[in-house]
Amino acid sequence: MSTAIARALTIAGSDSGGGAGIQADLKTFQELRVYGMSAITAVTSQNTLGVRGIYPLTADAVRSQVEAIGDDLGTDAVKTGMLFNDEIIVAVAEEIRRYGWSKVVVDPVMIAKGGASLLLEQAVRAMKETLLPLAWVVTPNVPEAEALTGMTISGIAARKEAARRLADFGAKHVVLKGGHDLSDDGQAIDILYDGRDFYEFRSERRETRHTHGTGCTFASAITAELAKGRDVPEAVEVAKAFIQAAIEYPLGLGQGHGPTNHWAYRDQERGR
Ligand SMILES: Nc1ncnc2c1ncn2[C@@H]1O[C@H](COP(=O)(O)OP(=O)(O)O)[C@@H](O)[C@H]1O
Ligand SMILES: Cc1ncc(COP(=O)(O)O)c(N)n1
Repeated sequence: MSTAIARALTIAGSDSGGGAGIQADLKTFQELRVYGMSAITAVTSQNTLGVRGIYPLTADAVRSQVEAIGDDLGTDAVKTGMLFNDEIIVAVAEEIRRYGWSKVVVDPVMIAKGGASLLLEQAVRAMKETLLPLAWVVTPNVPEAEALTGMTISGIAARKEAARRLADFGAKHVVLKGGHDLSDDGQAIDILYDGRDFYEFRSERRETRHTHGTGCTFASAITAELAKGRDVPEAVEVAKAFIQAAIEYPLGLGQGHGPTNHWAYRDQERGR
């Protein structure tokens, strides 16, 4: 018997604190009624205060997890998060090509909120040359877009120019997130570029320290909606509403940058 449930695969790092990485991705898929699967690239010892340890898996271990899914369950969309080194990036790109997966969301995770590096510097080039050409959507924050383009980015015009350059690397859609750009006058403005037109997604910026995992959660909400067959602007609109609710109703956990609230979007929809 077949079911019509949409499937999504996240290829990312584990966050023991549960707010970012694989854990955030699976929670988001579940809330958006998408069947979640994972391939873990690295185990991190992490909490709301920071990253204490990073234990990468071998590229073969990552490959084997992806193949276990590709050979049996299949997937409707794929998201990549923390990939850590160029061997893993190259293996992931090869596997995506092997299975012909096209709805690929690349979240080019580089630096954790506390400053720890989640991608080796030598791997930025592999990210640009090997993975971005396979991206249906790439979702950099401002520092990641700066590292990928070499630009200094402040303000909407600079973000649009950076989005154009990222599209030149081969990404079909660029969502340049505005969480880090404080020049937006009380708003958090994300810019979508589809190679032709720009779209803006705006929300009120919330003053909060509970932003651990916002990028992971946002990108996995986009992935979940693409898996269900929505187009990119529709998927980003849902993701923006999902992350806004998750930020607005923090759980108050931990002593540092706490996790966002993955239940809030559906609670809001149910009128609670
Ligand atoms: N303080 C905030 N208030 C409202 N939305 C925010 C806030 N910080 C980030 N966002 C939103 O959360 C998402 C993730 O953004 P960002 O913080 O830029 O990425 P990352 O977590 O990768 O650093 C984006 O949609 C962004 O607009
Ligand atoms: C394993 C892992 N992956 C990604 C992030 C980035 O988190 P954020 O979404 O806050 O940028 C993280 N802190 N840990």
